[in-house]
Amino acid sequence: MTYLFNQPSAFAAELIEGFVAANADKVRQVTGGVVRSTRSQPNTVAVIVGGGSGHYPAFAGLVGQGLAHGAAMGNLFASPSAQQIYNVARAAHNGAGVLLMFGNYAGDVLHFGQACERLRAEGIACEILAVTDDISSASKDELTKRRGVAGDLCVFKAACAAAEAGDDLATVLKKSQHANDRTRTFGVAFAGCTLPGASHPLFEVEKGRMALGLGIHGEPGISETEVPRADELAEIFVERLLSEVPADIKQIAGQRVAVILNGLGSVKYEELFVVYRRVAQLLDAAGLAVVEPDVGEFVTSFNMAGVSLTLMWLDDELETLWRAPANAPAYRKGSVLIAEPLSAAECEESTEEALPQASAESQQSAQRVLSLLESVADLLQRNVQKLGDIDAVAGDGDHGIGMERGVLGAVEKAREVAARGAGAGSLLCRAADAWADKAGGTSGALWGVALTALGTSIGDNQSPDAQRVAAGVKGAKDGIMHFGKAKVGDKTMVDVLVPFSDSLNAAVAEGASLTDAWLAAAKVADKAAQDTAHLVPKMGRARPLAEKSVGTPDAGAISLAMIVNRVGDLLKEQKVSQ
Ligand SMILES: Nc1ncnc2c1ncn2[C@@H]1O[C@H](COP(=O)(O)OP(=O)(O)O)[C@@H](O)[C@H]1O
Ligand SMILES: O=C(COP(=O)(O)O)[C@@H](O)CO
Repeated sequence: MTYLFNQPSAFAAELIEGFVAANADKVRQVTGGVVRSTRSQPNTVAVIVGGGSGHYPAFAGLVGQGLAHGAAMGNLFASPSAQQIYNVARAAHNGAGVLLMFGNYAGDVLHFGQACERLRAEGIACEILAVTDDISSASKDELTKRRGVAGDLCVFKAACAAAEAGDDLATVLKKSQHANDRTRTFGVAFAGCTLPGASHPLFEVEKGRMALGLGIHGEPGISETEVPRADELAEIFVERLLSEVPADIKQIAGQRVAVILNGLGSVKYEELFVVYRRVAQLLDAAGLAVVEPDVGEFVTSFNMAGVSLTLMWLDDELETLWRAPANAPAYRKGSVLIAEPLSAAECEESTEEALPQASAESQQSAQRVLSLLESVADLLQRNVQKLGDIDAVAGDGDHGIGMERGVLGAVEKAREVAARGAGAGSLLCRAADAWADKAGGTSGALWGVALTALGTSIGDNQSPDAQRVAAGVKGAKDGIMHFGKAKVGDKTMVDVLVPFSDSLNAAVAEGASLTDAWLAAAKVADKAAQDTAHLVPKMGRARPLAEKSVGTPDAGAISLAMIVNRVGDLLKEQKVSQ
């Protein structure tokens, strides 16, 4: 359990404040996370790392000279939003482009990808790299589906040292890809973790058992055994990692490796040293030379009881990058040049942009859109538990919480911009950004995309007519499929959105009113959501638990169907424009 917290919902925000207060000589807070509080070398690449909170020292503890320039910090176990990542990257940009690095989780991939597109659109050169060191998370044939765990540090370290040395963006990216190709982690867990305020663990391991390959959010592992003795665990680690040597290494003996023995939250340092003793003996016996090993906590999963071993197979280039000095709150090596603190003026963030002009008609529609959003918020708040329970069958159980955070953020923003005279289109676009920003995670990114498409189609000049709304829904569908890459049948919200959009657009094309077309499409959505129960998941967190998921509908499909049905009821009541 977690002993110390105030409001569970404020936990992530409060930990950032405390972290910054404790490390002000190295980091400062910006909207969305932290950046260095010291001056970086001008015209060098800025490396931004990030992911959900709850994994300290990943990611904020790795910001400082020689390591990252900034960290985007999401809510507990939820990826940061594209807006957060974008803000952090803008604040850290140093004139030579940005490399965004994260651990290849679904929400991270979407949000970091969007942030990258946005930075590029503004003329800031940007690349992304998803770390994939966890050998248990997908087979050798699906390397790009592997997740990032403690090997994050090796790959971040290589990228950041290259950036610090003045390499250009293409070279920093190439060296980081090489580091990623040569980094492998194998982990085990003895018990899951319990988030602040939660009454039961997010995931569990049976008492006395050890789960091999269990992920840092409880993603299923590959097998279970009795808890072994420390030496036996070291043997399992070394054997697994030596059977997954990078393809370009022909002979193990004589190689040099960087090593991380990582505690995942509640395993004591003393226990780690007992395990490391045997790991060092075994690596030596295999003919490997260990270079600057790290034993401690580098990527955690709250108070999860678990341990992982990481090897980065070095060549001269990677060894130089691994050995380079760094001075971050949670990672220090060698001695870095003393960096000057930034001035107060340099730390100022830019303020809210102006709203576009809107017609009086569109401003009135904005009020109606606001009341639709408020009603959807009420609906989702009543269904947090239900959506969470559905998601918990094969996902991570946070769908209800994420949707609630998103819609409340959207309503707050919509109220604010409606009061400032926003048109319906701008109100939806701002609400979309706020939804994605507050929710984070996969569905946050996708709802942000959807509402932006709808708002863009509706615009700020006239009240939303059936054609514009139908085109906006089609835009939402296309946008979600473009970013999320899911197809019909993959068991996601796409299984509802496609038939909903098709039905709505067909009815509107035949001349039906918006209300009639929407109500008919909402019925289609309801059935499509229930029908996802028969499907086997191919995307998102549910993918590894495919069998367990059959018989239960997809959480995101259910929430989407709920929402379009609530909007349909309101359209009928309000007779919103036809
Ligand atoms: N690639 C994708 N495309 C479309 N929808 C997706 C995709 N991946 C997941 N989803 C939807 O997101 C839902 C999970 O959302 P949520 O639990 O909020 O995010 P996370 O899995 O990041 O915690 C799933 O039920 C599914 O409907
Ligand atoms: O905790 C994380 C969030 O996972 P998503 O599924 O991407 O929301 C992840 O950022 C850990 O790095």
